[in-house]
Amino acid sequence: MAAAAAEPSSADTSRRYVVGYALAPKKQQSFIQPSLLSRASSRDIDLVPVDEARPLAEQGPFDLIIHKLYGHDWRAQLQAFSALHPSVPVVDPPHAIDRLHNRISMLQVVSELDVPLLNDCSGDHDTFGIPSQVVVYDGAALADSGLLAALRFPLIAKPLVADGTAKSHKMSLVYHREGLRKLRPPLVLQEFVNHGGVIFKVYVVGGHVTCVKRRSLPDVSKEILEDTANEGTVSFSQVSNLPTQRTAQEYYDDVRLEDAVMPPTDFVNEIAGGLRRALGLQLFNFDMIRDTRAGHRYLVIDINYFPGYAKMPGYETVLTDFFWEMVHKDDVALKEKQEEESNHTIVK
Ligand SMILES: Nc1ncnc2c1ncn2[C@@H]1O[C@H](COP(=O)(O)OP(=O)(O)OP(=O)(O)O)[C@@H](O)[C@H]1O
Ligand SMILES: O=P(O)(O)O[C@H]1[C@H](OP(=O)(O)O)[C@@H](OP(=O)(O)O)[C@@H](O)[C@@H](O)[C@@H]1OP(=O)(O)O
Ligand SMILES: [Mg+2]
Ligand SMILES: [Mg+2]
Repeated sequence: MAAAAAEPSSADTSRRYVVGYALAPKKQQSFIQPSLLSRASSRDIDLVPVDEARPLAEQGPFDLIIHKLYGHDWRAQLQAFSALHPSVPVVDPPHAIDRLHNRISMLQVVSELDVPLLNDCSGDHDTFGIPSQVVVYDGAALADSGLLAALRFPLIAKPLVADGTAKSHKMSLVYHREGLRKLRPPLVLQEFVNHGGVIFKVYVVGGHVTCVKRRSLPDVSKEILEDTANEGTVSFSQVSNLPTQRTAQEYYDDVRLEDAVMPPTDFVNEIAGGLRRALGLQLFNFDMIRDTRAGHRYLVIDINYFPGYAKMPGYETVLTDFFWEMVHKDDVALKEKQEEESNHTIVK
């Protein structure tokens, strides 16, 4: 966890800083809580909404822009703003966010990560990767047995595009080949991996990393898979946003979220740091499952830009620390330079 940076002596303590936020109404409602506003305010930071109806470059002054809006117009607004105010950070750059809008490019980065192997307390290596998957662009490809030869049922079918629309969250579990017929490409067919019904969500905010557990899809048993009477597919949407409290049925199904063992912290931090560097993003989360067939094998299955941070414990402090560091970047750099210079003087 990154500690709050010490306030440099060169900072102007009477100055207030402005963070402009450009978020869809639903995101504003969940993220901009009074508790966040007051925490930020206590550190001289004001969070101010961007007026989408007016040119961004005419608004402000801002010390930092955070955003989760898409489209050509918004991109042009950001470009015009950065041309006018090159020293104001825009978190995050649209071209870096783009990579998360396609479920293939999103996970490609995981396969390319170079993270050192870490032993856990029992001396075993924890490893990570992504499930086997193929991209399907049209109906003809769904009938191509060669394309699917590399995959084992059950599969999970996900829309190729992950652009935040309700449609992009609609998924299907596919038990056998017949079930493929109902699917609508373009999509990604990914092997469904049994993981004990628990998913780990890792929230990244700059250098800060928090891992929480959430309810996930239950394991698929051999019996379900071999039951020829089943329809072949089951559709669902946004399971990981289910409440952490168990319903009566889940009690019955014996999914014990509270008993699930968390992945080792160092291991999670290594992956999070590697992804942050490789993606060039500061605000994202990723979903990770533990393969029940191989206890030390973790699979990253999803990466989301600017996720539901309000669900992260202590989000107000974490986000405020991040804003503080971003708006004081120049002060911190100046202080480090001054310290370095004075150290040189002493040595001389
Ligand atoms: N390969 C897989 N094996 C097992 N379960 C999976 C797999 N992929 C996804 N799931 C389950 O399906 C859920 C939805 O998948 P995914 O996270 O890719 O969708 P999403 O709509 O992008 O989710 P989010 O709301 O986090 O953005 C996961 O939270 C997990 O419970
Ligand atoms: O609010 P938004 O529309 O951004 O919804 C995001 C949602 O956060 P919320 O809880 O604030 O709804 C996230 O939840 P957690 O991963 O944190 O559980 C995750 O589901 C994202 O995929 C969603 O972003 P989208 O993919 O739809 O853009
Ligand atoms: Mg997910
Ligand atoms: Mg997602």
